[in-house]
Amino acid sequence: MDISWAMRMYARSFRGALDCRCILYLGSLNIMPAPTIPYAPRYVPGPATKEDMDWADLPIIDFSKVGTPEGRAELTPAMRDGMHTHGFVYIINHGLTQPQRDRMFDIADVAFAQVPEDEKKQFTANFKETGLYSGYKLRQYWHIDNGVRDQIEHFNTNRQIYGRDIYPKALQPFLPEMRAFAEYNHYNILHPILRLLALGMELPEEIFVDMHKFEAPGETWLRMMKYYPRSEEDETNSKNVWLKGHTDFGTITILWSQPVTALQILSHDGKWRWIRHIDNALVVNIGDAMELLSGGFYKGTIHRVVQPPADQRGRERLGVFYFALADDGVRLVPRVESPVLQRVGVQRRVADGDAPTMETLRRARTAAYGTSTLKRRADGHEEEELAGMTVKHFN
Ligand SMILES: O=C(O)CCC(=O)C(=O)O
Ligand SMILES: [Fe+2]
Repeated sequence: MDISWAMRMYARSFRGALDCRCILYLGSLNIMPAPTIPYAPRYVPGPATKEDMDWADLPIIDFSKVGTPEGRAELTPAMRDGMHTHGFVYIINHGLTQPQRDRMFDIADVAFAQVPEDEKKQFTANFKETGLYSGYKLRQYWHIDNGVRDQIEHFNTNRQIYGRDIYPKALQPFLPEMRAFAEYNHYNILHPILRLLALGMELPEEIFVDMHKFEAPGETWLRMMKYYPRSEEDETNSKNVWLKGHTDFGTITILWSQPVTALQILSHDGKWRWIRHIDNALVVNIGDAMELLSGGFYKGTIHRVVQPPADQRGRERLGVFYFALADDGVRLVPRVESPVLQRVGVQRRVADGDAPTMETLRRARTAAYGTSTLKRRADGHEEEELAGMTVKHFN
């Protein structure tokens, strides 16, 4: 590992902060001897499934090449075609090692296993009133189907970490590492993805990067998420669906791959296909905001979470995510100056004059998710109107 990015990140993260933070942070990334890093129990998720599943066939993009113009030119077609066709790709060689990735899962588990229930309640997000994803979402907040409610806990926090959000006691020692991790996701993963997506539309390379400033007002966030095993009755009544089929509403979702197989995407032939686990890889997908900005060229694909295969049943499933949104003030209109869009044609879900800003879209979607009244359509999927657009949900 090259120490220079870590130093750069540290300088950005903790400008003027105490030196011990630097030692803790660099130490936790195993790049210098550290006298102490805060203890977190090891989270061991168990092995990947051995079952033969109907896996989605997605491109794997090697980010060891993303740092040079030549490398980006080489990677652009795979990113472009993957996000145009499937809305999902895998990324490998993103620059963090397996132990660094594992440490973030250890920290994520602290948010669930080490925080007492009454403290979780105290830090519960008030989605409906604030339209903000900050704090816990406890189990059974969302309706899935037939009266079955979810068994998922979230802990969400704004990427800035220091500032608005407040944290339960057990998480407080890990804030420097969470901030460093957020910055790594932002500058070393999100921004290069956005560059490849811009190049894929033959747009100026920084056009989407400039809409995703780490310091700008906006709600790009870090999420830790734990799925708990469910009763047989819930499995039957919800037809094994743990999290309803949906599109993400931000621009880009970065999912740190973990071994419990449960995520599926809805393919063009109408079949649900499984996302497979790749050690220390990322699963990256397009959200609605990027679909709008790209005039439908990049697809916000429907995905859901269901009961894992037989050899993984009864296990908890811990996830770590970076959900990127454009900065609050960005109006989500298609970049029609793209020569690619001019060749293939623009698709609009909303007239340009009515296009929401990122802030309007995120507030509407955050407040409504999992609790609003949905209209059931003839083919069985459900719909609602939010921020001037039709939002679909699938079971
Ligand atoms: O848990 C997963 O694998 C996916 C979760 C998801 O789609 C979401 O939180 O938006
Ligand atoms: Fe999602």
